[in-house]
Amino acid sequence: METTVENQQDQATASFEKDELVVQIRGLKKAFNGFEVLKNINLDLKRGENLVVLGKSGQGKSVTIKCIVGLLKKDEGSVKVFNEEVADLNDDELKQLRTRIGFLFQNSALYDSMTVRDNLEFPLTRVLKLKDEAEINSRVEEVLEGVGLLDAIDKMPSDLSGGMRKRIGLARTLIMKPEIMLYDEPTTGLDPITSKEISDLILAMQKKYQTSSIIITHDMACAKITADRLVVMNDGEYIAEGNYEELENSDNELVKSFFK
Ligand SMILES: Nc1ncnc2c1ncn2[C@@H]1O[C@H](COP(=O)(O)OP(=O)(O)OP(=O)(O)O)[C@@H](O)[C@H]1O
Repeated sequence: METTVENQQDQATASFEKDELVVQIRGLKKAFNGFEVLKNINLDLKRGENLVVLGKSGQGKSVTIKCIVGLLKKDEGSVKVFNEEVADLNDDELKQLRTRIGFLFQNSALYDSMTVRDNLEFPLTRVLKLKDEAEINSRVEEVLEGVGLLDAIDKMPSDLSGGMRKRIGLARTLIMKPEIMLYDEPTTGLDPITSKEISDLILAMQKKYQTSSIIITHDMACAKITADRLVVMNDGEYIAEGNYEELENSDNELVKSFFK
């Protein structure tokens, strides 16, 4: 194929974006009541990648993602998101930043008294302040189609299974078209088949929206499906990094223990 100036530029942009860091954490420390939970966290999230964070309970995985969105303040170190130091942002800037980041927390609940459609419209009208009915409808339908639940549009959350509610929760986050997704144990409490459906969906959403994601999980099947790269957290630091096969073959006993 002939190489035009235009497609050379496209290629240059594509490779720049691929290596662009959307999150960069250096020397992050965080203590609670004198107990140091994060001792020295260094972490990069590249644009478009799925990064899985493994670690035993209570290691500070959730604390790390809360520092990324400014829900918790760091003690020391640097947490940059889209190249901006989160601690330096004022309230408005922080709000603006959070519209570019989606969270799927373990217990993200839907509003029980609202239909699926109303649950999905809520962030569009309340947060993005959209008014155009046609645009709102098309975004709701597009995202529901994406998670395979267009049929459930007029149902109440109580009429849905746990796995379906999780999908709707994911749809409600994705409808904001976040550039970064933070998944805190997305498959916890689900049976293996539903867990696999959610993991497949996380992967499909990465491809569809080119989202960059941090996925905290203990579920190795989820890690295997979703991860481009994994890091293992222990005692306030990351002790290993690699793709699934590399970590599966690690000599480190702790790293190996996740794969048993
Ligand atoms: N706001 C807070 N105030 C005091 N301590 C906290 C706070 N948030 C977290 N911690 C403590 O920090 C430690 C790490 O918590 P965190 O929730 O990040 O663990 P985790 O690695 O995500 O574990 P899990 O997999 O169990 O969710 C815990 O000991 C927790 O009690």
